[in-house]
Amino acid sequence: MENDKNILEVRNLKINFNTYAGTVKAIRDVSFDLRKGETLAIVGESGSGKTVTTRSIMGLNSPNAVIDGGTIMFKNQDLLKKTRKQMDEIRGNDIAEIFQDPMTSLDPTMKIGKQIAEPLIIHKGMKREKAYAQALEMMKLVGIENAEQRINNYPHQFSGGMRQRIVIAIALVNYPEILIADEPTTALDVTIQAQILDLMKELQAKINTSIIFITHDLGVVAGMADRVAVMYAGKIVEYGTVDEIFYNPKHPYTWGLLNSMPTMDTTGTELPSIPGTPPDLLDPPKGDAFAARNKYALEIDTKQEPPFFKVSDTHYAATWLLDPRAPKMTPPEQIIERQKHYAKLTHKTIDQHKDTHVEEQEEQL
Ligand SMILES: Nc1ncnc2c1ncn2[C@@H]1O[C@H](COP(=O)(O)OP(=O)(O)OP(=O)(O)O)[C@@H](O)[C@H]1O
Repeated sequence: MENDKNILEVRNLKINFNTYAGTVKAIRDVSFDLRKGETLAIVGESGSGKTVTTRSIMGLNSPNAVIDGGTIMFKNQDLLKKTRKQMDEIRGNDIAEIFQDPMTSLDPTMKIGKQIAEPLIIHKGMKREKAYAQALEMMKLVGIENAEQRINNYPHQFSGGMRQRIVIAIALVNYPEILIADEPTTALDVTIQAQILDLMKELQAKINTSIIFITHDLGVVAGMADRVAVMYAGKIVEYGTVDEIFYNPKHPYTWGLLNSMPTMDTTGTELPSIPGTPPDLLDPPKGDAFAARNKYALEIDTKQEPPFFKVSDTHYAATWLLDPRAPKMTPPEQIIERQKHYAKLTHKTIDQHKDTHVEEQEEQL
């Protein structure tokens, strides 16, 4: 590992899909780190590559996926070089996941006690009795009342929120080092959603798991994430701490996304969407893939891909607008308005909003 604070290092990841129409370039040179104990949110429109990125980490991409390059380092080993059997082991022990719909991860024909105890028996070689005792503890930890009786119930005997608690119990029973949560609360109503998120945070603090959190919900990002990576058309276009992304976003795509993302308390209201559609990944455009939808686009955007420009030690954005020779640009009015809203969500003041120094770059405009 390049840095011992990291639990995972993704470098130059490229994933293609072979289809009848041609090669879909779904992940186009993605690099990021996951630090020990942190929550990293990956945000982006549908099709931007969030799920393919996390599926690659789990070794669970579809059979038509082709690794076109890169490494995914975990404990000094490249996960992309592991066999299917080795990945099964890693998924059982070190990297767990929770999905949007708990019913897809639960076996409807198996008592929940068995479903929670099984990873301990299979992956840790634990004796049945001990595994069931630990399963019971886990049920109590995730807040299932009358756990002693309910251990013998089937999934359909629980509400949606309770089922998601069971999924969390299964995912965390082996104390994984990484938890991948792909829209884990989207299917739940707002009150239950908040309870599950609180539970995840509480358990994260106890177990010290690192979380990769995929969500469309800005309220969730504000409440859960330490850092945020913004994806567009198979690339990360901006990343920074949650405050940097909310209070000082630099990429016009991040502006559009922030403006169009629902928050927990805007449910039901009309949100502006980003005009246009993402590019065809069978034939991604030259230059900045967002240029065609970007009203702030410069001429160079259609010709040359922007490098990452440094905004702070923790904040980078790949937009030519940050080149010192680019015209000065202030974010649109709505983004400034939204900053006040985030302040409410994150219970912070907005004095962090200050213009940051942009480092000199070599590239010519
Ligand atoms: N098996 C596949 N075959 C062909 N293309 C695929 C396959 N799986 C994913 N893709 C393509 O890869 C790109 C990235 O998809 P991905 O599911 O990662 O997006 P996402 O950001 O997770 O979207 P969403 O928010 O809708 O889940 C999309 O263009 C998608 O159509």
